[in-house]
Amino acid sequence: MKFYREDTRTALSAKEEAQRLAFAPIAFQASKSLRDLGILAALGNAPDSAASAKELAQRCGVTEYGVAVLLDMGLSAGLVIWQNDKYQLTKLGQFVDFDPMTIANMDFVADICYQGMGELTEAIKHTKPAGLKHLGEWDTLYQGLSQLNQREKDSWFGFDHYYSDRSFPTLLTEVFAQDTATLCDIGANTGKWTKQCCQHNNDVHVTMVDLPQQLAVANENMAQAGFTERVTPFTCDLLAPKNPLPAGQDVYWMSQFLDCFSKEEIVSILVRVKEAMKPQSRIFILELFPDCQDYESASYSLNATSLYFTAIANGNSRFYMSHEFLPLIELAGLSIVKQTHNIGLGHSLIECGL
Ligand SMILES: C[S@@+](CC[C@H](N)C(=O)[O-])C[C@H]1O[C@@H](n2cnc3c(N)ncnc32)[C@H](O)[C@@H]1O
Repeated sequence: MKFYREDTRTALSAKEEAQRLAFAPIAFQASKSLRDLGILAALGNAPDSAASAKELAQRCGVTEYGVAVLLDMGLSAGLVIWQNDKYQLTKLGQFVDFDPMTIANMDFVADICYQGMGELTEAIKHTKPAGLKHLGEWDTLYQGLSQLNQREKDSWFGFDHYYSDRSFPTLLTEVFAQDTATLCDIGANTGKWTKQCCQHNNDVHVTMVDLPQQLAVANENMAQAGFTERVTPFTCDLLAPKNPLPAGQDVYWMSQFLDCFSKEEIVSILVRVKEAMKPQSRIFILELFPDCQDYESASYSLNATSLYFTAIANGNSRFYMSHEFLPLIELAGLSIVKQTHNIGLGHSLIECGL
């Protein structure tokens, strides 16, 4: 891992940073309010990106008190600076306002994680997603995904798809470089990858594996795309160790899927892939490893998202470090054929075989 190897702070900067951590949830909410109330946008549209609280209050329909108290926190968070008695938008403020990655991350944290993270300690103590109750009464989030309210759904899918979508073009080329008549999309979710495969290759037949709630949505999406004839749904709860996978597929595909499981569960799933495959089947695992990132902020985001799995999704999974994850493949009796890192926004593609 190229980050997090040295303690470079002075005592003063460490103490300052500790205060930022102590107030981080407030800085987060202030930033989001400034974005949602249109105050950052109004500031960006003002001449020289500068305006007073009074001017912004008029433009945004918010009280002058509201604008000023939020923007003063914005000064401390670095979203704005204070120049000639006016607030002025910074680059950081611009990214918070309209950078798609920041919006996807912020909405996911606000709508899916924020309340539940208060139960993190409880979740760690009991290896249970103790914060999930704020979204609904399910054992894991995956059982309730299709029942989230619209805003929660938009934020969850917006976050999930933001990262996987950007890797699709490279991945399609890689997978279909060899003849692929049948592909098993394990953890197919809404069927986004399945649809891309059918669009990319006119002959491939895809079997989508997921929980029944997700497959109902995926089936509808396939019908709308006109791919019903070429796609077979295969309902399967892979947490039950006896549930087998469809046999004899050319490709077994698992994208952002194995991070939904504990190490023991991952080995059990991979053993079942091994049992289902034919000797020449290829297995592709698309994952995000915090230790394989080019940018420290990517590792930061992944380590934070791991704790969403802990407190909200299922209580026992995470984005694994590659040195924790890769040995699980060999433990399941499979071999790693090829590793490609830094695809799209930090994905790693692991091709495996017998
Ligand atoms: C993070 S999503 C990944 C979706 C998609 N493959 C992608 O790359 O965007 C994980 C998927 O795994 C499915 N899943 C989670 N637990 C499962 C289980 N026990 N059995 C089958 N599928 C499961 C979820 O329903 C969800 O669709």
